[in-house]
Amino acid sequence: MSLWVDKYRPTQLHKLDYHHALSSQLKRLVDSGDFPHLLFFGPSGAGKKTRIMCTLREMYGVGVERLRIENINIQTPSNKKIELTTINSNHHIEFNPSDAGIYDRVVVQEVLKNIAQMHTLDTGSQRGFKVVVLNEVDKLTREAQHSLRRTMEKYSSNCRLILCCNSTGKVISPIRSRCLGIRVPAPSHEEISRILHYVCKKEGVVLPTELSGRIAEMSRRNLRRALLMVEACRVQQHPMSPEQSIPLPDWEQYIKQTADLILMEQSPKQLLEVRSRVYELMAHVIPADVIMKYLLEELVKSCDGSMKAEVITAAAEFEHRIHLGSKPIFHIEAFVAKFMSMYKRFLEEGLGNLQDIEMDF
Ligand SMILES: Nc1ncnc2c1ncn2[C@@H]1O[C@H](COP(=O)(O)OP(=O)(O)OP(=O)(O)O)[C@@H](O)[C@H]1O
Repeated sequence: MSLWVDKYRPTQLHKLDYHHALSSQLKRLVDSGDFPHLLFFGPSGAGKKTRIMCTLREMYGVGVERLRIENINIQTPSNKKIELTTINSNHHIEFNPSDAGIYDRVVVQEVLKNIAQMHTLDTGSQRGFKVVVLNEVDKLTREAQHSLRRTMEKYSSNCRLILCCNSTGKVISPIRSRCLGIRVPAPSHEEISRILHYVCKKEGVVLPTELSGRIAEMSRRNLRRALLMVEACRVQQHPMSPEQSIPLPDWEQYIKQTADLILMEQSPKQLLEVRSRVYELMAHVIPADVIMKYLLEELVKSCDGSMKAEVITAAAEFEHRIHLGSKPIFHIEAFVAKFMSMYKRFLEEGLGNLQDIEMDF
């Protein structure tokens, strides 16, 4: 039994429920027989991956849906062995080069070279090129991005890249200028609601309009999140009611509780406790920037105007360091320590002011 997010993921361009103009644009691109390198960008859960797979399906037919997982072993110049997981069909290969951490450059170079030189990948198809889908290109180091740019030029005769990322801000301009940018905006609340109703109807369950509206709102316009939420609501209560509570994912509740701990006590002991919780989250593959974002959102709720600005500036600084360094936990912890000291000062000043007022009386 699969989750609704997987079960109802459209597989063909004409079946995509929103951004119809974008779907027809992609169809025209495929019909033209050839296409440039593509760069899909947009917020999480907007449907980038779904559109990429639909485009491949349009190009190669159902063959692209027969996927297999493969592990590739790569040796770095310093003789370190790296294992990388790829998802392949007979027509394309997909992987996430930033999984290799600081060795992402080697991975990009080696894997693309092997693919471009391999002539068996695309036997049944009439197309003269192979497609490589690279995820999270915005998380690649600068070196890896420059290497990617060179590889793009070198193998452009027999290899097309489809790059996917959340924001192009962290993608170097030589890559951006060599790709056709395809922006996939987040679906609107109405579009999300409509899809939720469609899925529930298919499942034979009644979804109250008020509940679908609340889920769309709480999903932050992330369709995956919305579909997971509606399925969680269905499991929690059947039939669903308009006023039922919407369960948050476990990891989100865990971050919320971590923020509560930070606000409750600011001490080295508490910092140690927070560290082990952040480790726990990372062990469950919650990305460091997501932990930072959600933690920040919870923490600023308890800050006043001027402190809010200070905390957000500090968070931006530490988030930037996460991308520069190789151990995100250090920077998350450093941010928590900084927040604790700011918050303690804020509480003490508040207490001081209160005492002054009492003295005046
Ligand atoms: N046009 C659509 N109609 C209905 N459901 C869709 C559509 N596009 C996407 N979905 C659903 O939304 C979910 C999220 O989409 P997808 O994985 O493509 O997002 P994404 O933008 O690649 O997200 P991320 O950046 O987080 O990987 C999918 O699992 C799918 O079920």
